[in-house]
Amino acid sequence: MALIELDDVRRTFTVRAKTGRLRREKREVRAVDGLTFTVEAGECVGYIGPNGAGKSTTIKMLTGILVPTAGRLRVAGVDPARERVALARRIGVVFGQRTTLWWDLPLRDSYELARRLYRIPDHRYRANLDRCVELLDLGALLDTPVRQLSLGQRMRGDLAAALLHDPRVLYLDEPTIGLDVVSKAKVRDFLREVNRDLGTTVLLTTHDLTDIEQLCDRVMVIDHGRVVHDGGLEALHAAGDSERTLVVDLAGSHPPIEVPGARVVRVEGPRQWLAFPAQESAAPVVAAVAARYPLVDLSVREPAIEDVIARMYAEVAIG
Ligand SMILES: Nc1ncnc2c1ncn2[C@@H]1O[C@H](COP(=O)(O)OP(=O)(O)OP(=O)(O)O)[C@@H](O)[C@H]1O
Repeated sequence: MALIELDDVRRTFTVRAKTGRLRREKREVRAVDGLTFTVEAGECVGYIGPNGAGKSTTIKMLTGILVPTAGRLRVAGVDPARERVALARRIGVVFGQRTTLWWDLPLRDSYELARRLYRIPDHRYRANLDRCVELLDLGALLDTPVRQLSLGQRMRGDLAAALLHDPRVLYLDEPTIGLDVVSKAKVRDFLREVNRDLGTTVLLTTHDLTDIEQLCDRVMVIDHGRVVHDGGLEALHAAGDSERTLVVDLAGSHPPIEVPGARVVRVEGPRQWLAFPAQESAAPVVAAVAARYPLVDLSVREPAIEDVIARMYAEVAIG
C-alpha cells in the first residue's frame, strides 16, 4: 500500500530579481518540476540532492505547509494542504536544524502537551514513551529544560516527540546534522528499529551519505525539481565508487606516506589526506599509518554527497 503518492507535482515561486540599478523583473523559479513517485508502507527512502534541488519544498508540500502549484499529492490517504489536522495525526516530523520542543519546559512537559494535543490513548502514550526513553537513553533528561540539552540530547528528545502519537510516516530533515559520532550512531540505531519494528515509513533528507547507507534500501536523487535517480544504493556506490578520506597529522612534515589500501591525495605540512574505498573500514589504514609513521591525530571524512551525485551524472552521461 502506497503511503506517499505524488503525481506530476509542481511548485513554482515568483521572485523579483534585480536586473539593473533600479529595475527588478519578476522571474519564476520551478522549485519542484513534475515529481511523480510513490513510497510504500514500511519503506525507508533517502531523498537527496544538491543545494536548491527542491528537497525542502517537497517536504513542505508533504507536511501541508506549502500548497502545490499543480499535481496530485496524498500522504496516508489525505491531501496534506487541505486536511492538515488529519495529516498531523498520521505524520511525525523532525528537522535537524529546528526543534519542535518547548524551549523553556522540561522534555517531559513537551511530551505531555503532545499527548493532549493528539489525544493519545494512555496505554499507547505510556508504551511509546517507555520505548523511546529506553532506546534513546532519555531517562536522566526528562526533567531537564530543553534549552539546557546538548544538540545530540535535544535531537533524541525531538525524535521521541515525533513518534509518541504512532505516526505512519516519519519525515526526517538532516536528523544527524552537527552531531558527534556517538550521537549519530544512537540516532541511526533508533531509526532503524522504528522502521523495522514499528513498520513506520521513513522519508529521509540528508547530506550525510552514511545516514543513507545505514538506513535506506532505496534512494531518490532529485535535481532542479526532478527525480534523476530512483532505486537501490548500488548506483550510489558505483557512482561514488566512493572514497572516504583519512586525514592524518604527523609529528612533522613528511613526503607523501605509503600505506597499503590508500593513496595520498594532498599534503600540507604535517597534514596528509589519504583516500580509501568508502565501503572498506578505516581501521587497517589507521593501523598501518600508526605502525610506520609518527601519528599525532586523525579524522575520517565522508564523501561529499554533491561529489557522489556529480559522479552519478557522469556515469549516466557515459552510458
Ligand atoms: N519561498 C521561496 N521563495 C522563492 N524561492 C524559493 C522559496 N523556497 C525555495 N525557493 C527556491 O526553490 C528552489 C528549491 O529550494 P529548496 O529549498 O526546496 O531546495 P533544497 O533541495 O531543500 O536545498 P537545500 O539542500 O539547500 O536545503 C531553490 O532555487 C530556492 O531558491
